[in-house]
Amino acid sequence: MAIPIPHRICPQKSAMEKAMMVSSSSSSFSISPSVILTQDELKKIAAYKAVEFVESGMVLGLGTGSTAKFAVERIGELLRQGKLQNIVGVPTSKMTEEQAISLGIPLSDLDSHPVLDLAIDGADEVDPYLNLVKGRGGSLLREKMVEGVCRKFVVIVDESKLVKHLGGSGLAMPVEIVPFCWKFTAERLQSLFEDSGCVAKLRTCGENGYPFVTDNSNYIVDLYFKKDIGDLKAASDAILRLAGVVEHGMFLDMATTLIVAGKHGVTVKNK
Ligand SMILES: O=C[C@H](O)[C@H](O)[C@H](O)COP(=O)(O)O
Repeated sequence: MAIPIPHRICPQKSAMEKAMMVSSSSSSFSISPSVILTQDELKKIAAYKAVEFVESGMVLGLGTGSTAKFAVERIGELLRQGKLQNIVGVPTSKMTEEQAISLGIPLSDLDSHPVLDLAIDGADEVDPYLNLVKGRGGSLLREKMVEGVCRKFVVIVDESKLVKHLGGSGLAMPVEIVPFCWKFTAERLQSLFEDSGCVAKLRTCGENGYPFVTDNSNYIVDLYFKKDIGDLKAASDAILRLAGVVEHGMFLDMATTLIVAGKHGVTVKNK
C-alpha cells in the first residue's frame, strides 16, 4: 500500500527526514509531489531502508560507491547509538574499508568469514530480473567475491539505474583484466561482441591518460554496447573464458532484494 508522506505535520524537518519517518515503518511508500528530493537524497533513503534488514550479530558485506556509503554511514551510526551490536563488516574496497574504520565498524575478511549474513550495495544498472551491472567505480571483483557468498544481497538504487536489459543505459559494462598485454585482451573482448556493436575502451584516470588501477592492481576495460547483449549467461561465460580476464561486472542471479527510491516513493522487491 502506498502511504503519503505527512510533510505538513513536521514543518521543522527536511524533505528527506519526512520521507525517512515513513520509510522506517513500511515496505513501500509514496513521496508527496510537493517534496522534491535530490538524487543523493533518494540514494540515502534506499540505503537507510536497506539497513533495516541488519540485525545485531550479523556479518555484513559492505558495498562500495555513492549509494552504499550511506548504508555504511547508517550502520556506523546505529552501532554508535548501541541500537546494533556485535556487527562485523567485510568491505568490498579499500575506500569502504577506510570509511568503516573511520566509523568504528569492526572488520574482517572472507578468510575468517567465508559465509556472510547480508550484503548491501549499489549498482550501475538493474534489469527487471534483478541482474546487475556493477563496477563503474572499479570495485567489481571484491564486490563479486563478497556478495557471492551472502545469504541475502540487498541492492540499493535510485530509479535512474533501472534498465530494460543490461547494457541498456549505453554506459560502461566493466571488465577487470590483468595489465599484461591489455590491448590484446581488450581487442578480444571487443571481437566477442561484434554483433552487438561493442566498443572496448581501457579505463584511464584524469587528464594524464594513465590506466585506472583497481584495488587488486589490475586494469579495467569498459565495454559499450550499441545493441542488446543477448544471452547474458552466454556473454558471461565467453568473457570469463578469455585468459587475461579476471572478472566482469555482470552480477547475474545474485541479488535477492532490490530497493529503489524514486520520485514516486520507495519500492522493495524480493526475488
Ligand atoms: O565499482 C563500483 C560499484 O559497483 C558501485 O556499487 C556501483 O558503481 C554503483 O555506484 P553508485 O552507487 O555510486 O552509483
